[in-house]
Parts: sequence; C-alpha cells; structure tokens
Amino acid sequence: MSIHNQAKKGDIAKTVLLPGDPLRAKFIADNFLEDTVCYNEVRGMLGYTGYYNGQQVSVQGTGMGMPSMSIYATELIEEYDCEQLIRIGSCGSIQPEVQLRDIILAQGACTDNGMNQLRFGGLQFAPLADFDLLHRAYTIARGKDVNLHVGNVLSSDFFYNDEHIGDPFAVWQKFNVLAVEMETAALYTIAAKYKKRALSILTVSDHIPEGKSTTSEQRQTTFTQMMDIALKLV
Ligand SMILES: O=P(O)(O)O[C@H]1O[C@H](CO)[C@@H](O)[C@H]1O
Ligand SMILES: O=c1cc[nH]c(=O)[nH]1
Repeated sequence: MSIHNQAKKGDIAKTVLLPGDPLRAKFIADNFLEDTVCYNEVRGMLGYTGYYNGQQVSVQGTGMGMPSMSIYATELIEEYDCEQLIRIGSCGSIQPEVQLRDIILAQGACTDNGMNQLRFGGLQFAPLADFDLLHRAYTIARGKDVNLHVGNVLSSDFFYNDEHIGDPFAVWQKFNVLAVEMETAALYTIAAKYKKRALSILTVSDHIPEGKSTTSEQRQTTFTQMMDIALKLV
C-alpha cells in the first residue's frame, strides 16, 4: 500500500497506462483488458490490472494537474517498481495544422508550473519522452489511419486563464509548441529522476484559437485509437 493507492506490491504491472480521468481507466479495463482486477479505489482514482494480448498491463487514473500526476507517478515507481509509464490524455491544439482528433506524441514538454523551478534551483530542465517508447509509438501510429504529430507540448497549471494576461499561448505558438495539457512535464521529470521510461500520447479534443471542440462521440472513437497505440507498447 502507498498513501494514495491500496494495491499490494505485485498487484500493478511493469507498464501502466495513465489517463487523467479515472473513468477512462475503467473504460480501458472494461473494453480492452481480460482477467481484470480493480486494485485501487482510494479517492475514486481507479486502477486496474489485466491482460492485453496475453501481456500484463495496468491502467491508473492520475487526476488533473502536475501535483496529482507527480503523486501517482512517484508512488507507482517507488512503491510498485513500475518501469514504463504511458500517459493517454486529451489536449488543446494551438497550431493550425494540428486539428481536432489528431494524435500527438509529446517529444518534450514545456511548463509554466513552478515545481521544476524549485527542484532545479531556477535552472532549466528539459522534460523528454523516452526515445524507445516514442519511436515504437511512432511506428505503430504510422500504420494507422490517424493524423499524427510529434513535438513539443505545454503542460500548464492553467485550464482557465486570466483575461489581464492577454493571449497566454502566443509565445508558445510562436515557438512551435503543438498543444496544451496539464501533466506531461511532471511525468517526464519524475521518470527521469528514477531512470524509468515515459511517454505521453495525446488526442486533440479542442482547438483553442479556432474555438473548436470534439463531440463526445468523436472523443470516444479517437480516444480508442490512442488507447490502442498505448496498449501495443506493453
Ligand atoms: O484528458 P486528461 O488526461 O485528463 O488531460 C487533460 O484534460 C484535463 C483538463 O480537462 C487535464 O488533465 C488535461 O491534461
Ligand atoms: O484545451 C484543453 C483541452 C484539453 N486539456 C487541456 O488541458 N486543455
């Protein structure tokens, strides 16, 4: 057991898929996995272990934002010896060529979050995906009917921005950051600390400058493609 997870040692697989939404974890467990066991209900942050094509895999909700991701990623590594952490999340595009339902493999993650400022004493750390996971995910996704992008994302502490700031994404847009979400920089930093492998696979649920969003039906289909890519990495 850890503070936020009631699983016993050995209950969680070496590879863990990490959706922000715990009900996305349940969806994967119900629709993709066999012989599934729910190992965690603490705080409603559901976690399951099952089998995909005969390979053991877990899926654990992480909640929203970098403190929450940091708690789950740290406990999965420190208490449960997990080796591969694969986020499957939604994001908002800030580039014209990155459209609704496209899939992004986050090669790196910028952040406006303060944790790495404290951790690195004001120096700049570059949170990066594991190259092997990224390369394999790229190969798998290229074999599918998806619009795929690989690049930088922004992990932001803000879902709602304050009007007095002006356009909070202008500088990131200019420097070719593809999309905004809220967890990847923390995941990549924690994975680096413990020399573990991490990757974020993101589906574009919204286009922020164009004010567009996906329907719930579109989310369901496209999120399924992202889940399929992640599960083939196990
Ligand atoms: O769909 P998930 O994985 O939760 O990811 C995105 O959605 C949430 C905001 O609605 C944030 O957690 C953001 O990163
Ligand atoms: O615009 C969006 C969409 C999904 N997730 C975010 O953090 N922002």
